[in-house]
Amino acid sequence: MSGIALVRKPGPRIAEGIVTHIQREPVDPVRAAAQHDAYVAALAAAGWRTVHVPPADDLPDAPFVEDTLVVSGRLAVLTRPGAVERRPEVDSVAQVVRDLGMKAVRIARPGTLDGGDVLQSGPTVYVGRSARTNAQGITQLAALLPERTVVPVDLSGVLHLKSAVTALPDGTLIGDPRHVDLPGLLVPEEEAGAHVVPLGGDRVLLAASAPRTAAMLEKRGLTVTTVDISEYEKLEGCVTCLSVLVTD
Ligand SMILES: CN(C)C(=N)NCCC[C@H](N)C(=O)O
Repeated sequence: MSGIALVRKPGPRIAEGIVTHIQREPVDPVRAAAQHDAYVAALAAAGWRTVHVPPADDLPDAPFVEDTLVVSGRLAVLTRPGAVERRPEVDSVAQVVRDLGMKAVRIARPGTLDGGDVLQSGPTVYVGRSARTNAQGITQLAALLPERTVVPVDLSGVLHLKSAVTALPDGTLIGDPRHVDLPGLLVPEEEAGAHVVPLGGDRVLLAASAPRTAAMLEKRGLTVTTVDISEYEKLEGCVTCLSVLVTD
């Protein structure tokens, strides 16, 4: 597996990003920029061609590009983020996916959908029913993906479905049963260990804040790359949020 990784650099207002479930802490924009560079370098080292969505310096949460786009094959579903202030992030992403030759469709009002609520694993697409993603958003996504099985999932105490659970390359779901009730969950050693980006083959990307989960996954035969994303974690972000992977 390889392909394109869409990313967007953080802007000078990153510290003003939305915080919902955790205490606000100061975010250092310079450190955030350096961490973003290292994150992009890790994707590139794993063989992904990184494509930068134009910066959106007035939109603090814009580097969390995952929330604006759901990709299934060559179909790009442009979301309608549940947070009104994040909706202006979508147009610039739309332009990039069109330039890449993808078919772009949009979630329409009154639907809301955040990409962070969409977890794809094989034929199944789990979608979190969150404060950001509503029933109409889920219904619209299911209609756009008739060949997939869309499974709505209830959440508690977290921002997005992928704040609580992601999938390992073999399809095993890794997540926190306190936030999400799914059968057969592999429980990570740290909360941030629930966030895994599959890089292709047996390689995964994990936050540096989950060292014991990294060791656990290495024991299962995975090759783990870790990146420090502390400034994004202060804004309820995780490793998945900072990119959208488009496979060839
Ligand atoms: C899986 N996750 C968590 C995401 N895809 N997005 C995180 C967005 C964080 C941002 N401050 C916000 O509140 O929108």
